[in-house]
Amino acid sequence: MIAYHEALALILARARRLPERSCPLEQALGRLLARPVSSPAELPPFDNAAMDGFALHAGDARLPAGSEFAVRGAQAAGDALARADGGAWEIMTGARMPAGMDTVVPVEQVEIVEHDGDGRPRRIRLGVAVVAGRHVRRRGEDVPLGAELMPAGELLQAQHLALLAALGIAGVPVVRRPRVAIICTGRELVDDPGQPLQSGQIRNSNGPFLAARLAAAGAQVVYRQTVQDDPAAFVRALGEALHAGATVVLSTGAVSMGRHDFVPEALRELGAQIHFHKVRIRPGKPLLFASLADGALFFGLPGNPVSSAVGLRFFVEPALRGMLGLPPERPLRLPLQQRFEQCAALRCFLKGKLALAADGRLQAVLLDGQESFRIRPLLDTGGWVVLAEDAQVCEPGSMVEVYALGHLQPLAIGSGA
Ligand SMILES: Nc1nc2c(c(=O)[nH]1)N[C@H]1C(S)=C(S)[C@@H](COP(=O)(O)OP(=O)(O)OC[C@H]3O[C@@H](n4cnc5c(N)ncnc54)[C@H](O)[C@@H]3O)O[C@H]1N2
Ligand code: MOO
Repeated sequence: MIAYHEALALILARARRLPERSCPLEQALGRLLARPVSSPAELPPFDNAAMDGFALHAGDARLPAGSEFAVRGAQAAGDALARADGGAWEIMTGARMPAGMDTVVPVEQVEIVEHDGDGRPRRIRLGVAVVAGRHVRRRGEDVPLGAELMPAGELLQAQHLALLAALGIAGVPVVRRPRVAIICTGRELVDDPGQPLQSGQIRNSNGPFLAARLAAAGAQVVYRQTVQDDPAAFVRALGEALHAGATVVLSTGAVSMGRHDFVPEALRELGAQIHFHKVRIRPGKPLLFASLADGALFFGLPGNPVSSAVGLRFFVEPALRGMLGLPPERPLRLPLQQRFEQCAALRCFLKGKLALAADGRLQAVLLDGQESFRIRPLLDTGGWVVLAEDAQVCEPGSMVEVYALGHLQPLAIGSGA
């Protein structure tokens, strides 16, 4: 049986970075930048008012309280550049500063001493001393021209879309998403929630889980199928998966020791190269990794729900990272809250969460219900706690690795221990 780090090396050696493509901004949420993006423009694009009030020219001077100015014009957001010739201009937030003006005094700090016939201010008096340059948002102050905005590998989120939109960038170079197929095996499985269960049947939970996690991991699910314990149906589904464009195929179930665990044999008959089958981990030990004849990567995930979740998180996701051009993840290292004893020298991937200890320090907490058939504790799981093969007994306070639920997700901190 192979160790986790050896298995990972075999996977990473085959996870080649995918080419880039240009992606319109509306479709860029959740995609990864293929190249750095630098700014083609300045933000703000012109000097503008930060407050509703009056634009003035102060130069190097400080304008004393009580100074009076005639109001010579008005400027609203959207108005083109105006030229001011002394006096004061009524100005609205976001309006372009008139040429010749350098300061804005908010309307609350001004007394309007005279109105015109339409009720507009004609003359103002400063209620406070005004410092030159106040309440003006300068051109390029937020983003200078040519500034590097986002590095390669950046995950595009709402805030990135805001900045790209502000700069008028219509499309960005993103890494193509890995195309993934999911084939669930097992004659006990029922996909249709409306179909009553016959004796011995269960509902397929791995399929929806893997599909959801893959989307959050930056992959595109191009094919999903559930097959019985029937090698011919499995081989057919595999063919359809490749035809649908999958370059990564995941199966769940049928990789262990049972009489119906046909996946390894079916792969061999197809001429696949099996790189490993069984890893020194828990859960998920029967995991299999192969290259199919056409070069697609195949992960045979064990059927137990948590075993397939661990297989996805710690074997498939590292491969996706490689394909997306991302470096290997670096886990958080934190003290463990409770004692944990391992019964075998296996690397353990445990349902856990982050919590604050009484002294305010962060710690890793193991949840109850670690068995690989238990789905319910996944609702409380904030991250995966990983214990090394050689950590037979972990005393409270021993340092452990903690990984987020998904490789593109931040680690969430729970409210209490
Ligand atoms: N004699 C041995 N038996 C088992 C061993 C072993 O080493 N020797 N390993 C155990 C381990 S560890 C695991 S994990 C499982 C993996 O078995 P398979 O990958 O062959 O999976 P199945 O037998 O098909 O299913 C296991 C379990 O999971 C349920 N399942 C399967 N698919 C789904 C799905 N899509 N949604 C929900 N649940 C699913 C299935 O009904 C079984 O209960 O083998 C152990 N046995
Ligand atoms: O992968 Mo198995 O879960 O160790 O039961």
